[in-house]
Amino acid sequence: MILLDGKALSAKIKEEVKAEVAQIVKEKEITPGLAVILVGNDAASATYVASKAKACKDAGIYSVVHEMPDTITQEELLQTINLMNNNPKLDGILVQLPLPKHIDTTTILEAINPLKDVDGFHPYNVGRMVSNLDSFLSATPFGVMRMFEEHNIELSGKNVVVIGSSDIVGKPMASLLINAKATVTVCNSRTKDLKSHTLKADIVIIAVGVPYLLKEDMVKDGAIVIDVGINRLENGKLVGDADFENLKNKCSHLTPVPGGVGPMTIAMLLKNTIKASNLREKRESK
Ligand SMILES: Nc1nc(=O)c2c([nH]1)NC[C@@H]1CN(c3ccc(C(=O)N[C@@H](CCC(=O)O)C(=O)O)cc3)C=[N+]21
Repeated sequence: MILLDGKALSAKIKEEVKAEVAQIVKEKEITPGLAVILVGNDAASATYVASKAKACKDAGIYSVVHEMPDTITQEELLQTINLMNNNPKLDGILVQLPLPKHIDTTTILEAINPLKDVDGFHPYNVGRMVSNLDSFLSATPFGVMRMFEEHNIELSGKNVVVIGSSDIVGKPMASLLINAKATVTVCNSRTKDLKSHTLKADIVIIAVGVPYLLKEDMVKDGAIVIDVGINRLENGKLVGDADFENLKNKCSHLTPVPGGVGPMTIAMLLKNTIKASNLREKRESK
């Protein structure tokens, strides 16, 4: 079994990003900038945001973390986004999800300038991605595609089963795979006989948030399994949606958790921030 080591690959990408940032600073005399908005005090969200800020710092990207209490109104959040939209030094804007219940996520995501939408969650970018046009790709599916590329995993003509149909992982993942000419099946919690689908898959990508859901009897010999799940067990252990120990002798390639898709998400966010900074001139001349 080949371990798809996201930690190592993300470290390589971060080095690439660092060199690209240095080049931009030198040639364009600008510093790529990222704003992260964190609403409320969810511990997991705070950890992810801190990792993103550190990754920016290491790469030479200017970053600001804007923390807001969960008592803010939707209007206040919209005003903050608007200020960031109008700040030329901020190339990327990311609103950490999930947001408190009294705030409408769609309204917030639609308020971000699509040219600063480094998460790729704005409908403008989602639509362009579906149509295979140049766009910001959401970091997690983008990171998975980068892993395939790194390991020369061919997608064209392959049967790929995506388990989970969320807007942030399953749906964009399926779109990117369709664009790569894979034969894609998307399963969800209502799927009848999940195993009948996964047994036919050359590649299974799972993102549902159920610890150890995918087991060896559900995949064919030599299957490639990508585990997007991150679940914190009661004992504090971090585990995926795939049962790694159970699957490892049956798969040709497998991602670990932690150290798999998670770190790739952060690396691709940095890539998207560079992309956004390369749009600065075009963006600000409008
Ligand atoms: N607007 C928005 N954009 C996001 O990209 C976004 C978000 N909201 N909300 C939450 C999810 C989750 N997410 C992760 C990022 C890094 C790791 C990561 O680096 N994980 C490490 C372990 C981290 C740990 O130890 O807790 C690993 O898997 O090895 C995981 C998950 C980004 N998200």
